Amino acid sequence: MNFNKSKILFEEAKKFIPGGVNSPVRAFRSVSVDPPFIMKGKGSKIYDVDGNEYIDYIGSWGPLILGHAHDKVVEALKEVIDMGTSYGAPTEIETRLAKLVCEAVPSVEMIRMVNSGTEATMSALRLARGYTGRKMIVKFEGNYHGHSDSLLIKAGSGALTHGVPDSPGVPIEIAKNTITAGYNDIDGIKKIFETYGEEIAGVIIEPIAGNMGVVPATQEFMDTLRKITNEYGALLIIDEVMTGFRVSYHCAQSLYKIEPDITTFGKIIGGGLPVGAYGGKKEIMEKISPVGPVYQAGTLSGNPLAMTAGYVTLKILKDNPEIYDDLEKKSKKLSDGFKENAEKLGIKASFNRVGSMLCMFFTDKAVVDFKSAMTSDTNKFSLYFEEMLKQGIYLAPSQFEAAFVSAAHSQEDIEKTIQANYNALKKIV
Ligand SMILES: NCC(=O)CCC(=O)O
Repeated sequence: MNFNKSKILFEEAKKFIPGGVNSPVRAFRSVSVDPPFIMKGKGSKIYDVDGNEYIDYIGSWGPLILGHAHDKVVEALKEVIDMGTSYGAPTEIETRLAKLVCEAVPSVEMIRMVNSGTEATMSALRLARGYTGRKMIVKFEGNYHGHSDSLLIKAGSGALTHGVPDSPGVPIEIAKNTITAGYNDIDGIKKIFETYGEEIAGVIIEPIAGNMGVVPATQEFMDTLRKITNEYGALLIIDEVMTGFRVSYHCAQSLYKIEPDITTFGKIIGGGLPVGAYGGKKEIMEKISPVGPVYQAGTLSGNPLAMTAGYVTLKILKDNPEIYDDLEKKSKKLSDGFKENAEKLGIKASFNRVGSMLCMFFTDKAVVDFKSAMTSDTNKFSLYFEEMLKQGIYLAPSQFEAAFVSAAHSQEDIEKTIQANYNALKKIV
């Protein structure tokens, strides 16, 4: 496998773009190879400029549940693009997508479209603060909700991989309004509410954390959050940017049978185009401008391209519920295959998976929170990642991310990946 053309493009990119990438998670900083430059994707595969083919488990960091360049999504986009890309005025497709999301997720009666997950969570916090008239926000250690000031505190994903979970540039005056609690720590959250309960506007959580590897919240923890926020008049914000329409058509909240006050979305609801959204009960959502006083706006919000890609994607998922059964089967086979390989080779490893989100940690501890996620041997992960890449398996270059299986992955892809995993693990024992 050679990366000659990618290398030239990367050197050129670094002259004009910090680190040569437009998001830090794309830099292969914790590993010794440089990132391949991608030219195209189709189905489960992506192809780089040197002609290398990869079975892709990043899926653009989650949106591509149907795989790359799905025929129906591409066809619909071609149709709308001829009519213009954005008008900054209402269109019918915005309502059609909004209605589809509201019908799938009962806690969401109204929804506002924005352009990214970061924008969705940032706006959800403003709404929670505007609605309650309070300042404090609670987030959980190792959870990542995008890069707005209030949420870039003890954050996961690239912030963790690159060693800046508390980024310089976030003013202390803002950071002090964010309380960080332990994920799955019931006593911890109770103590926080005992001390600050009357000042807390909202609690935001990734119900199945996907930014410290994959770590699901326990049912008891989610039940506690719902109960305690109700008790103190704080809002519960479930961040489904990653889990929304990924772990179920009715999102992670349906698995926990919990109705949050606000839900944030992104990724899948944009079908591979830039999107975010936040929604909830009508009474709360009508606090947003122009109905209410909480301001939030956006030049390209609800643009016809993103709305169309999102609508077609959700409609396919809705009309073909067997997709989720198939994702479950393929993902289980993959995770079980990895587990079997590790056992055969005597590698200490721990596995977490919810539906088509999965993660292998290089530790023998059960990973249930940030602290246990940190016991994973990241040097081992880096070696593993490189060995997988060399065999044409494209994973996130960090231990603290999820792998995503898509509807486009074939049985053959899964089998090849299990074999590649065996070869890679064998090299690093
Ligand atoms: N876990 C990382 C993401 O979901 C976002 C990707 C990015 O930051 O570019």
